[in-house]
Amino acid sequence: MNTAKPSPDTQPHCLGVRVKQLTLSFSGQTAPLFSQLDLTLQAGEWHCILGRSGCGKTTLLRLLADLLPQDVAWQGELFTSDARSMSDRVAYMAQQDLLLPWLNVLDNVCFSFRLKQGKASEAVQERAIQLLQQVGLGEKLHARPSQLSGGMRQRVALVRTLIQDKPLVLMDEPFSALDAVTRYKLQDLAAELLAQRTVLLITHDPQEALRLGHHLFLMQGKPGRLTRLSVPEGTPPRAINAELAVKQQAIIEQLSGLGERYV
Ligand SMILES: Nc1ncnc2c1ncn2[C@@H]1O[C@H](COP(=O)(O)OP(=O)(O)OP(=O)(O)O)[C@@H](O)[C@H]1O
Repeated sequence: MNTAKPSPDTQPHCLGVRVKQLTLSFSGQTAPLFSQLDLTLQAGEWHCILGRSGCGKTTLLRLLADLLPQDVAWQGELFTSDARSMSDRVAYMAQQDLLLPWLNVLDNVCFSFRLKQGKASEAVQERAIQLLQQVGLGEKLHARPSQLSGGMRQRVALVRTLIQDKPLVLMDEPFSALDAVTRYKLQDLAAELLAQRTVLLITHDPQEALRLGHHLFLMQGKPGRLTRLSVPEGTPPRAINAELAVKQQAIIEQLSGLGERYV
């Protein structure tokens, strides 16, 4: 990874990231998925990307998480605001929950600490239990993933991401398996717990992006390009009001190819 001149961060947890002139192709494919793509993630703010299935959202996230397969060829530059490597400063929540079937819920949440330090400290375990209670899983600490519903598993994966306390958080459809009420509550919780973190969130839900994003982008086309969309007034997590509903409708029309122009 290339790094650039540092620009001062105001918060200890803040990390700005810039992707510059990214060109990326999977092996065997003639047309690149991205060509000369630029994206700036502002330190301590939430960025949401919407886009039709297959346009490249997950691939961009995996690039930032350094999780792309070997056969992907890419060129371009990644800059961090403090000129240090992103390594060990990224929490990544994949589309699949990736829970380990032989570990219970609590141990799954604490797994990264066990990997690094041999075991999770009491403070980490207490924090894990507190977070699991906050997402409504206080009764499931010792359940195995196979005993959970899809939405419960997704909440465990969310807690596992939150507890890592990283400055850059990458989340790929983190609330997609949740019912509407739980989704709304967990959007609020994530916004509270990840305030001052730099977040890149992929979602198919325009309402979610409009509630949570300080910055909102639409990915479309091949090669994929990012178009900035306007966000509603106010600080995330925003309430669902008339302005948000109008923007939501406009995004849906744009995604379905009907919209003339995003307002
Ligand atoms: N390992 C791979 N090898 C070849 N092509 C791939 C690979 N991974 C992804 N692709 C292709 O790259 C394109 C973008 O995939 P990606 O998963 O980034 O899309 P996405 O926008 O996240 O989609 P979704 O919203 O359905 O999750 C798709 O056409 C996909 O088939």
